[in-house]
Amino acid sequence: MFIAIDGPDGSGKTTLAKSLVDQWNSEGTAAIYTCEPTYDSEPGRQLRQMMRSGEILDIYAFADLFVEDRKEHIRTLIMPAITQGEVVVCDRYKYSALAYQQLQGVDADYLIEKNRTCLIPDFIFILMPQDPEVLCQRIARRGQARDVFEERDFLQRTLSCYEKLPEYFPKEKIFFLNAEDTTEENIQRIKKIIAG
Ligand SMILES: Nc1ncnc2c1ncn2[C@@H]1O[C@H](COP(=O)(O)OP(=O)(O)O)[C@@H](O)[C@H]1O
Ligand SMILES: Cc1cn([C@H]2C[C@H](O)[C@@H](COP(=O)(O)OP(=O)(O)O)O2)c(=O)[nH]c1=O
Repeated sequence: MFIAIDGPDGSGKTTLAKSLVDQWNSEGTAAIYTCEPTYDSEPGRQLRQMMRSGEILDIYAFADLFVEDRKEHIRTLIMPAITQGEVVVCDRYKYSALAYQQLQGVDADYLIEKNRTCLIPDFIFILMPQDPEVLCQRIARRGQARDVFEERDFLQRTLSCYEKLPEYFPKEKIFFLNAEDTTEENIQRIKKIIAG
């Protein structure tokens, strides 16, 4: 099974994805945590360097590099793990592209088409806050260096892109979770949805 967890910065994706994986493993369900952009592929390394420095000259080439990273991720890690019967929980996936690259000026149809051949997750969970200010406070508390996508008004605009995901991907199983609920509440919600 392949699960994607996405949402704006500070919404709790990493916390939720890692807790979910830990809980499944402790219950005897083999699960692995992974994230995008990846850390160990050449496109992933290039992307992280570009985001740190803010040197993004061609937004379409930048968008393509995320797709390249994603395809390598699917080929080298996601598919092999699924084939072995593991649950793969991916922290950010193509849904981030529809928020961040679209806000950089890339056409939504271009992003959808470029990502068309990427494996579709069985379930997609999007963490959304009721009050965007909560995310700003969480990011500030985290205290790490911010990348180009972590400015306050940018955060607000990403929310409206995430809200439109069911229109961009009408056939996919996209569920919205409340980022202000506890991690445990969201884990229980995810398990319930998966159980049908
Ligand atoms: N459900 C939650 N309620 C309150 N705080 C949370 C919750 N989930 C995560 N946090 C805190 O919010 C901050 C951002 O969480 P993180 O998982 O890194 O978010 P993301 O991966 O979406 O950027 C961290 O300090 C984390 O401890
Ligand atoms: C997967 C993906 C990520 N991103 C961006 C969003 C984030 O700013 C950045 C990942 O940053 P990172 O610090 O790894 O994660 P997070 O902010 O979730 O804690 O990559 C895109 O712009 N497009 C994409 O397709």
